[in-house]
Amino acid sequence: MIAILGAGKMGEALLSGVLRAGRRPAQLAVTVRRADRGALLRERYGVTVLSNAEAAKTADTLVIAVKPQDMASLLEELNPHVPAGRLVISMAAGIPTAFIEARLPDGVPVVRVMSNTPVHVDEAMSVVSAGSHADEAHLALTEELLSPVGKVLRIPESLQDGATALSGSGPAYFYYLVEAMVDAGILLGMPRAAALEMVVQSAVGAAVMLRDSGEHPVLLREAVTSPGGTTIAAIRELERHGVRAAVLEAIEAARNRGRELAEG
Ligand SMILES: NC(=O)C1=CN([C@@H]2O[C@H](COP(=O)(O)OP(=O)(O)OC[C@H]3O[C@@H](n4cnc5c(N)ncnc54)[C@H](OP(=O)(O)O)[C@@H]3O)[C@@H](O)[C@H]2O)C=CC1
Ligand SMILES: O=C(O)[C@@H]1CCC=N1
Repeated sequence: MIAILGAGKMGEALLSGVLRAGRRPAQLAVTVRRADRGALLRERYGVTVLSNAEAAKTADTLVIAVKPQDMASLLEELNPHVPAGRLVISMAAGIPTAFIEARLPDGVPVVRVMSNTPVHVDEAMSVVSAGSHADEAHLALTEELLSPVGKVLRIPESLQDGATALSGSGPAYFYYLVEAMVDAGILLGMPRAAALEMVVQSAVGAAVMLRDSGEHPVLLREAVTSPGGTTIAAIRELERHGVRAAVLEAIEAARNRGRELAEG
């Protein structure tokens, strides 16, 4: 049995994804902090709602999906109940595997994961790293769990905070750009709904080309950018306003914030 501890936004998204992938509700359990949340998940998915202690005792795999700030108290609650042989998978930003290992019984294998919200549509980017007691089999089990909801990549744990900044938070940056482009449409006098449709379809088309054409993004952009044309006029403004430098600094700031999260 797989238990998702702290089934909030990411936990529920993963739960629904693994059910879509064919696991039966009887193979899954969740833990929650509020009874009404548990009732909703039981009704929506037919899964069992357990206490954290019950989940630690009975599930083979514990997927921890609480906020980083709630990690220490959850691990303290779990510690007396985690028998040898349990696999612990953490989805929390910024929490090193060593932080978890230090708070659980000796030798418990821990795999750290950073996924993102496109789990909802089976298009997640998940990156995984083994802690000091996790081996190939534990990584393979984690990949088996995550691959139905998107791509999975193994990375060294030293790159996890960077991956959190890049792909964990990544969808937010694209949504932000979409918002800004829709505002531009409003500025140009478009109805909001029409502007949104134009921008979203452009984003979807660009994303599919990025994924499926095999072309580098620079070549794809150059193909849109006609000599003396409209696109280069926009690109000049983006460069003048330092958008590329802002992106570099923004993602570095997200990486740095990730490094602070284990401090509470
Ligand atoms: N949102 C995102 O895009 C991404 C988030 N993450 C990571 O995923 C994790 C979860 O984030 P997200 O889903 O957004 O957060 P949510 O707040 O939506 O989910 C966390 C859930 O855990 C519950 N919870 C907290 N403590 C306990 C406990 N002791 N026992 C049982 N349940 C508990 C919370 O209950 P309550 O509702 O009462 O607060 C909440 O429902 C975070 O660590 C985050 O860093 C990773 C990648 C992307
Ligand atoms: O903002 C956050 O902290 C989380 C981690 C990655 C995406 N959302």
